Parts: sequence; C-alpha cells; structure tokens
Amino acid sequence: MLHVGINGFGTIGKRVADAVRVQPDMTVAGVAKRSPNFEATIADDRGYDLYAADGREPFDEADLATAGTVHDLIETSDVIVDTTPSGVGAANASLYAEHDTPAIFQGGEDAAVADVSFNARANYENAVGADTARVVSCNTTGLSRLLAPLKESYGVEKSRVTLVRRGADPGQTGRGPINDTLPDPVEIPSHHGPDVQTIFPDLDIDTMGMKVPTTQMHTHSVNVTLESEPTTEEVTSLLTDESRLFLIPETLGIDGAGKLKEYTRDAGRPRGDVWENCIWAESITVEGRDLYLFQAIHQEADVVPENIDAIRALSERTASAEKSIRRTDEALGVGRGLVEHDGSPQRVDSHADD
Ligand SMILES: NC(=O)C1=CN([C@@H]2O[C@H](COP(=O)(O)OP(=O)(O)OC[C@H]3O[C@@H](n4cnc5c(N)ncnc54)[C@H](OP(=O)(O)O)[C@@H]3O)[C@@H](O)[C@H]2O)C=CC1
Ligand SMILES: O=C(OP(=O)(O)O)[C@H](O)COP(=O)(O)O
Repeated sequence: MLHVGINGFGTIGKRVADAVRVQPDMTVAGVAKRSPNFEATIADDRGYDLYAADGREPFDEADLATAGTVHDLIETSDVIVDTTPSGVGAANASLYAEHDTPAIFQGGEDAAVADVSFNARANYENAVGADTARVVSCNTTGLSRLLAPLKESYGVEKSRVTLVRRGADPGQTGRGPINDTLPDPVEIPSHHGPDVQTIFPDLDIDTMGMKVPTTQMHTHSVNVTLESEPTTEEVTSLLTDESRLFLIPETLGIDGAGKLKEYTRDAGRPRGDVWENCIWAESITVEGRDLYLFQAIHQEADVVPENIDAIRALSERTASAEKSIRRTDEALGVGRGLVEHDGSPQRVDSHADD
C-alpha cells in the first residue's frame, strides 16, 4: 500500500486526497495546510491526519488536532502530491528533495520544477521511476487527452485552439472578471500552447486565451489540421473509445457548462466533478484534413485522475499507462453514470484483464 501525502488541501488537493482514498493500492498518509478554515474541518471529518504547513498554533487555537508539521508528513509519505498555490510548489521542491521523497507538482508551476511534465494518456512512460513530475494544468490536460489519439491515428500538422477560460473557481470570491471578457493573456500564444509542447515537443500548436465571468468550466474551440483525411464518423468513433473523453449526445439537450454540471450532480458525482473532457458530439466536424470541435473542461476535476496515475508512475506500481488509467478510472468512477454518445446507457468499466 502506497502512503501518499498531500501538501495543500484546497480545490485540487482535497479532490486528489479523496481520489487516493478510493484507490485499491494507495492510502492518504495525511494532508498539510496552513489555516484551520472549513477545508481543515472537512479533512478532519474525512479522517485525514492534518499536518501544519506553517506552524501548529492556529490549529491548536481552533481546537483542531494536528499530527505534526509538513516535514513529518513528507517523512512518512512514499510520495508527496504538492497542491499548494502556483509558485509555492517550486519553493517546496527542495524540501521534498531533502527528504528524498518523490514529488508531484501541479500545472501552476513552471515546467522546470520537475523531471517530467505529465499526462497519463500521452506520456505516462516518461514518469515511470522519475523523482518528480508535474501534472500539467487543467486546460493542457484537456488538450493533451484530445491530441494524443488524433496524433497517433491521423498525425497532426497544426492545431489552433481558442480557450474561453472560467474567471475563477466557485470559492474564489476575490477574483474576476465580473462583467467583462478579457483577452488573458493578451499575448499570443497563450501559455497553453507551449505547455502542451512540454507533453508533445514537436507539436505545432497556437493558442489564444480569454477569461469570462463564469466559475463553471473552461470551453475550448478547437481546430486541428490532420496529416490524413478521416471522416467525421471515424474521428467520432476514435474519440468515443477514449475513457477520459465524454462525447455529449445531442439527445441529452446539454447546451452549456451549467447543464453539464447539473447532469454530473444528478449522476451522483462527488462535488458534481467532471473528470472527463466533454466534447459536444455534434460539433465534431471534419472538412478535408481540418477537424473542428468544442469541448468543456472542468478545471477543478480533470487533473485529479492524472495525479493518481502520476503517483503510480513515480512509484513504479505499474509501467503500463493503460493499466493505471483503467485502475484509476474504475476506482474513481470516470465514465460512470454518463450515457454513450449514441444514447446507450453507460460506459463499461471492465477490469477483467487486470
Ligand atoms: N483550481 C484550478 O482550477 C486548478 C489549479 N491547478 C493548479 O493546482 C495548484 C493548486 O491550486 P488550487 O487547488 O486551486 O489552490 P487553492 O488555493 O484552492 O489551495 C491551495 C492549498 O494550499 C494551501 N497552502 C497555501 N499556501 C501554502 C503553503 N505555503 N504551504 C502549504 N500549503 C499551502 C492552502 O491552505 P490554506 O487555505 O490553509 O492557506 C490550500 O489548502 C496550483 O498549481 C494551480 O495552478 C491546476 C488545475 C486546475
Ligand atoms: O490551470 C488552470 O488554468 P490554465 O490551464 O488556464 O492555466 C486552472 O484553471 C487554474 O487557472 P487560474 O490560474 O486561472 O486559476
């Protein structure tokens, strides 16, 4: 059983902890944070040992028991997942190295923070046995999952993506925009294209980003010029077979992120999380060698299964990406409760060959 410590128990950290908890081959060694806020009480309720990232006093004052400092957590963990805010992860890197504890960082850090930038579908193998990996950001994860099968099956000559980015997560009350649409970043390409190239170094990709006043999900308008000329049906079938891509059937009447989140809440997903890229099936269009589609990415959730696979890769639990992805998906429930794009009841999560 792998003991996984989680340093940072916010939007991503609490989801990673819950995802670790349901895996058959790993357990939560504990979680670290700075303040005894509502998320600390949730960690306590869940039975996770709480460690103080910045002194135990605030927790003592709030009558919340701590099991030690973040150093103790790192020492007792086989792997650490750093889910602290952008920049803090890089500052923590030397701490993990001192304790000789393999560490996983998040997409808010620069690529240089880790040996490997990681996406399970695209380059799991590169992280097997590495000391450190960086799970790329939510948008980059969404693009990598889509581009990997397209690249393998048809070759990609050029990708052009416009990302309409949610302005803030639901809990980020201090953020905007409130009543505006911002080119963000205004420079072109946005950081997403170069970030995708940390996964696919030779891929030709241009990205432009905007921020809009929604907390629900990001939306991508995608155009990929392929090297061959598949039909729309062939691409649809290829993408349908990918476990972390969900093709939204037209019959569901889901016209935006609001209904998507409602659907996954109705389907019983924890926190309404959408771990899959959600591609509108009727948007998939091939004209000549040009593929067009729209996809929605749930920023709080899509990197969660990737973190679980990164833990397995670093700790060499399996060298097979396919095996790790299937194990993660089954334990977490990726695909579960969602209908197939042709309207048939549900994805099958069969692990008969594991
Ligand atoms: N939110 C998103 O949409 C996504 C975020 N990411 C990336 O994931 C990482 C984490 O982001 P997110 O979960 O949103 O961040 P949050 O702000 O929601 O959570 C950060 C957590 O880290 C804790 N923390 C803050 N400072 C420190 C510190 N110095 N040492 C230890 N813990 C600390 C906070 O604790 P406390 O509250 O006690 O201060 C909090 O529990 C970032 O790199 C981000 O770019 C990637 C994909 C999507
Ligand atoms: O990694 C994310 O987005 P990004 O891929 O646009 O950088 C997360 O949604 C966090 O984005 P934020 O930096 O706007 O909070």
